[in-house]
Amino acid sequence: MTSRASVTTVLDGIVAGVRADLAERRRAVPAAALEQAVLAAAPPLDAEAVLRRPGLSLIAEVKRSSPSKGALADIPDPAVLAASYVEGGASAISVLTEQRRFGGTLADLDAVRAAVGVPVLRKDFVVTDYQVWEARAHGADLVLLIVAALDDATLAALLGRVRELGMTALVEVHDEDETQRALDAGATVVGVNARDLKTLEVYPDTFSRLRPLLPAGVVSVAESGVGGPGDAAAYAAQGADAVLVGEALVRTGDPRGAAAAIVAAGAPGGAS
Ligand SMILES: O=C(O)c1ccccc1NCC(=O)[C@H](O)[C@H](O)COP(=O)(O)O
Repeated sequence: MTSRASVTTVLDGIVAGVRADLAERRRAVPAAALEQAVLAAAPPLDAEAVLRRPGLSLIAEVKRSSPSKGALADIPDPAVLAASYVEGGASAISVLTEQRRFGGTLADLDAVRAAVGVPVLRKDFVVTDYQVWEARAHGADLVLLIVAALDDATLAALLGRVRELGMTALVEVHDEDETQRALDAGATVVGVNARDLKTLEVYPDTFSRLRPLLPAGVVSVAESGVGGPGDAAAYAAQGADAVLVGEALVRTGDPRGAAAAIVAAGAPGGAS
C-alpha cells in the first residue's frame, strides 16, 4: 500500500492550518538556525525504554482545547500542570503544540521541558522534516507521527529523522490498514487512537481490535477517551503498555490525584 489509507476532512483541515503556520515559522527560524539549536539542546531521553517498563505507563497530556470538545481548560502554566502529572506518577508528558484547534504552542513545549525530567512528547500534526528538527530543538524526546496524515515515503523518512536525532516516534494508527503501514515503516511504538477522525467519536474497542496485529516487542499505547482508572485498567488487561490521557486530566481540579489514580489502576494487581 503506497497511498494514504484514510483521508479525512477533519485531518485535512487541521493539516492545512499547520502547513500555513509552518510557513511563517520557517521564515522566522530558518532550518540552519534550527539545526544549531538542536546541537545546543540537551540530549534526548530514551522514551521507548521508559514506555517498555513493566506496568501501564501514563502519558499525561497538556491540552487546552480540541476540535471534538472545544475549550477544555485554562492552562495558564503548562509547567505547573506537567509537574503535577509527574508527581502523580506519569511516565511521560504529551504537549499539544498545534495552535489553531488545540491552543498549544512551542512555548508550552519549552516550559514543560524545563519543568520535568521525564520524556516529553511533541503532539502535533507532523508532516515535514522541519517539524521534527523543531521538536528536538525545543527539547522533545518523542514525536507523534500520524499515519493517516502521511504517505508511506514521508512516514518512513520522518521516522528515520526522528531516530537520527535520537528521539522516539509514537506512530499513530486508527485501523488495520494504518497498523500494517506503521509496521511496514518500522514503527516500534504504536499508538492506537480510538477517536475516529471522520466523526470524532471515540470507539474504545479499537485498541482490542488492533492490539493483536502488533508483534511482540512493539510498544502499544491506547490513546483518546480514557476517562479514568477503570478505562486504564481495562486497557492494561488488553495488553496496553501505556495510555495517553488528555481531557480527563485537564478537566479535573486535581491533576496529581487523577494521574496517580490512573497509574495505580494500571499497576499489576492494581484496583480500578
Ligand atoms: O481531541 C480531538 O478532538 C482530536 C481531534 C482530531 C484530531 C486529534 C484530536 N486529538 C488529539 C489526540 O490524540 C488526543 O489529544 C489524545 O489522544 C488525548 O485524548 P483525550 O484523552 O480524549 O483528550
